[in-house]
Amino acid sequence: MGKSLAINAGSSTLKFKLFQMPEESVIAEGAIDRIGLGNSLVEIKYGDGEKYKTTQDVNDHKEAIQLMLDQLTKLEIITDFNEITGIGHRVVAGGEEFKDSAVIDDDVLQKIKDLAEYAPLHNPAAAMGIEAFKKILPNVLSVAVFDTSFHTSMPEVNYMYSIPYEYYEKFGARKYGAHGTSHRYVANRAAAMLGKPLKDLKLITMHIGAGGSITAIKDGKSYDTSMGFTPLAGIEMATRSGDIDASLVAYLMEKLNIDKPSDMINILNKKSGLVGVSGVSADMRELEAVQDKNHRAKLARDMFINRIVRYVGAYLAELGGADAIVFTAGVGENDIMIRQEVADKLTYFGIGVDPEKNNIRGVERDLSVAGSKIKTLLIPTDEELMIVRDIERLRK
Ligand SMILES: Nc1ncnc2c1ncn2[C@@H]1O[C@H](COP(=O)(O)OP(=O)(O)O)[C@@H](O)[C@H]1O
Ligand SMILES: CC(=O)OP(=O)(O)O
Ligand SMILES: [Mg+2]
Repeated sequence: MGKSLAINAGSSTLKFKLFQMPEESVIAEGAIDRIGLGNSLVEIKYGDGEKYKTTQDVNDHKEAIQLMLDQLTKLEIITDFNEITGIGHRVVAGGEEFKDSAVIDDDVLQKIKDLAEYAPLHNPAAAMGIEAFKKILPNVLSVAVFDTSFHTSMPEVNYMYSIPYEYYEKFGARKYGAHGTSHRYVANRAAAMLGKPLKDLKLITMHIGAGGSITAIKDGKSYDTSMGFTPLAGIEMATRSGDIDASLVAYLMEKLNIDKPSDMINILNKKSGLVGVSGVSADMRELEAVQDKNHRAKLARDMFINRIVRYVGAYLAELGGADAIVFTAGVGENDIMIRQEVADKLTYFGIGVDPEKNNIRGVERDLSVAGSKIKTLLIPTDEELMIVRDIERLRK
């Protein structure tokens, strides 16, 4: 059936995976990390365990896309772009309209651009990727897979903000959530690991990477989630503030003489979170390396853990218990200590992580201590696999 390419434009990353279909085997995968942050890391794995790795400045997603296209041909991963028979793009914001993935035509592309304010760090980058591939492969099936689709099942009691109702009707002011493709993937894997149908399960999935969100899943569907109108809300993130009092935004704009709301939002999106509190780094690994001698690094990390615990506690109350909690994404898959510390703070609920089982990175595993009332699962996410599956589903 040919090769399918999944493109995942994160806030500061561009990831891709090239699959041989229908086998779903990975031919090559790569990531450009730290886009716009200086010293960007470019890493591509291909062939028989071969690896291309370099550090260079990549200033924006446009440069990242060009670099990726150049390397795909230079490394002879792709000799002719016509080998590709499907392209899937991760798009964060799909608003209320995109309840499912969609084949991209001019109208869909325009809507993705129009939703830029719903995901300012993400949708413009996704639109760039879509346009770049449209130029190279105008006739190949191209599909958008929206982070928000999985969350369109949320009941209004959870997605409404308590502001004048007409702002929802006029401007779409409501919670949309994000990372839905990841929450959907790990929820399905959790059901397989627990040996039960997903529709019978209550889960709390913790996607904690550079961006992070926690989702409450009821009857197998998204019931509530920590991100909001945009991916700025919820837990503390690498560079994003997460939840804060809206009055503080207006107060700080006055104190800092900021006139443009978008400049203030930029501070909350890019200069806050782990990097803002610590003054050291947005990367959890770098905070952990210095936390013993740097109070603010430790504080940033402690706040990160605290916000996660708070959301899990809230969602356990909303759901009336859960079958399992799930760790995924960069921090969730790799940070052994954070998993342990989060679980240790949740023992009241019958959650417990076995330190020996937990001493692992990036594999599917039940981490629970024997007899835990609520299981704790480690499940590496695979948004790209979901994307190429959706290409095939929509081809029919
Ligand atoms: N070994 C590790 N220990 C702790 N944190 C890690 C480790 N590896 C990666 N991370 C964290 O994961 C983050 C990236 O997560 P990821 O989910 O890949 O990002 P994105 O949100 O851009 O998709 C990094 O910023 C870093 O903080
Ligand atoms: C929505 C979001 O925050 O995505 P990412 O974590 O990839 O930046
Ligand atoms: Mg991500």
